[in-house]
Amino acid sequence: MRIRFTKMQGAGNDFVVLDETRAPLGLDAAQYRFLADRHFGVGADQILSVRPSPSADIDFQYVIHNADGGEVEQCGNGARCFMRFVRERQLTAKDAVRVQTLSGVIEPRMGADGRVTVDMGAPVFETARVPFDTAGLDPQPEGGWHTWHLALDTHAGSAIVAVAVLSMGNPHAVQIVADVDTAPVAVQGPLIEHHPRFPQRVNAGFMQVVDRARVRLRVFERGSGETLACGTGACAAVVAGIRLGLLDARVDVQTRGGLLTIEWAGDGSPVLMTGPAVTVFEGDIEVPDAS
Ligand SMILES: N[C@H](CCC[C@H](N)C(=O)O)C(=O)O
Repeated sequence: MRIRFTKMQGAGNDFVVLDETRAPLGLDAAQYRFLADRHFGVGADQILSVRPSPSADIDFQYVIHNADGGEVEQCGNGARCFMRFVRERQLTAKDAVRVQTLSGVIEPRMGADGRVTVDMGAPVFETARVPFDTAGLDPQPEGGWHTWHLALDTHAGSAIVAVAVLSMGNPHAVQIVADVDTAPVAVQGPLIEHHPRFPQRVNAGFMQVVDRARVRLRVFERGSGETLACGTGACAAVVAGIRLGLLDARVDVQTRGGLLTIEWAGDGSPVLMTGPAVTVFEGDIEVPDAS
């Protein structure tokens, strides 16, 4: 099957975007993996599908698949690219749209400076106690939520890392590090992603606090590995930092792929994420038939 796609990126997190507003493509996990493959396909961290609205008060449906072919609940950098895509292809004339995702409705808005701001909804904190695999390290309740201690069996021996666990629709485990450039992302990232504490797996964030309004962040993403930026990861990291009393309500997040700005006014408030969204190229590709 030959399909048309648009290659986009938001702070270096890159996407294949598919316009399914006129007809569904009906791709399966293997075909999503093919599109994401950087050698045999187009290459992307995620595949974003733009689909018709499910209801009158919603403009579009937004479906996200990781490079491993698995469907996930949310993608922040993708939401900004979604907004640029529907405007550039004249699928809407609005400056802001309401978009249905697996984890609820988000609202991307085109900014005058070409950046896009997305209301990502309110964070959800893990409060349910779960059995620990590390004897004696109970959850450390901090302000009504939990920093969890995970035992990681690295090749250099066992390490215990403290992670803040929260959801932006998709799951995140954020730890604070002294220097993101030397953080053990490649070693600890996959161990945290697949840790038994997270039956749905998890995105592993590594945050360096520069000051109360600036952090540096690397994220080893569930289903895609380390990306140059993770929008929901930036939201989760800033929310964790604010809850830990380390950050103010508006924070610049420096990622390896670019700058994101995250704002959160506290419990019950939505998280606002602002950043770039760029169309790189369009193309056609022959996708192997569904297996
Ligand atoms: N890997 C994520 C999905 C993509 C999130 C990220 N690309 C973003 O910008 O939020 C997950 O499995 O939950």
